Amino acid sequence: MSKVKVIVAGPRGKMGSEALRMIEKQDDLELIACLDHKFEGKKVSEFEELPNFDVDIYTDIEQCFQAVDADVLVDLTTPEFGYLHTKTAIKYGIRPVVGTTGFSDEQLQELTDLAEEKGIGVIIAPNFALGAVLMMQFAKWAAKYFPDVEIIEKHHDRKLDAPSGTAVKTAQLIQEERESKTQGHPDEKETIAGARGADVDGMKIHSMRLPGLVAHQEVVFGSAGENLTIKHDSFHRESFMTGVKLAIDHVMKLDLLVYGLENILE
Ligand SMILES: NC(=O)C1=CN([C@@H]2O[C@H](COP(=O)(O)OP(=O)(O)OC[C@H]3O[C@@H](n4cnc5c(N)ncnc54)[C@H](O)[C@@H]3O)[C@@H](O)[C@H]2O)C=CC1
Ligand SMILES: O=C(O)C1=N[C@H](C(=O)O)C[C@H](O)C1
Repeated sequence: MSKVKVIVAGPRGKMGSEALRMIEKQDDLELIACLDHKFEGKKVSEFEELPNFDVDIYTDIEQCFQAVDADVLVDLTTPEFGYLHTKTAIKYGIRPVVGTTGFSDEQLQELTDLAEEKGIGVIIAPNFALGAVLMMQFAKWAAKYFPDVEIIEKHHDRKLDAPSGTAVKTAQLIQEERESKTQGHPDEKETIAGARGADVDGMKIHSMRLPGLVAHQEVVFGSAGENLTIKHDSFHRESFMTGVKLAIDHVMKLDLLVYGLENILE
């Protein structure tokens, strides 16, 4: 059985290091290089906190792609570099599996078009935790009966993007199910800017950032005399790894871009 050859971008990060630990446990995956913004020429094994992989760290993506023969790029970096890495990987015919969040709609469209033009598989998943994917699907279903909804997402205070990719994706899924709707009192006024949260088509998204949190979301639906709350918690980043592995396996069979893990779950 030939192994899927993987590059991980962001190996020293919270998610990237967890992805290395996941890859170490798989018989059918091989880590062949890492991409970082520093430590050019060092080996992953030189970092005590990382698994003992004898593979090189590159800081130049083109140099990396030319030096090694990769099947998949797993990107867990920042919105700016995640987008650049994904675009470059598609051009090189390397299949991106992207967990990085914070891409704009325009960037997602551009990557979708590029993948189609190249006929190459890409998976961009705002959340790899299977429980979170189900939470989003349940929320979409509930929106059919409860059009009034607010999303509360809570994350660690090192997170760069707000709202979270998961909250944005949840709002998009709900939008597919409900008619556009303004919520709250028609004359409501914020006496402190931002009090009512971000607005997506009348839906409010509230973002909390605190030390101690990992990744949590509540989708709260309201109707006459009742509330329904759909809630998911990731307490550890291991929660995302089943989805990362699933996406690596699946991306090898795709020839277009898929946005959201729900589209590859059977
Ligand atoms: N889809 C999902 O299930 C999940 C997605 N995320 C997303 O993944 C991304 C990473 O999250 P964390 O690991 O928590 O962040 P982190 O800050 O711990 O790690 C990011 C890593 O990227 C590296 N980096 C920065 N610029 C780079 C570049 N030019 N080339 C290569 N590496 C570079 C940094 O050195 C850092 O080690 C974020 O966008 C976050 O929202 C996080 C958790 C789950
Ligand atoms: O930055 C994080 O931590 C997470 N980011 C993703 C998001 O923006 O939704 C997924 C998960 O919530 C953790």
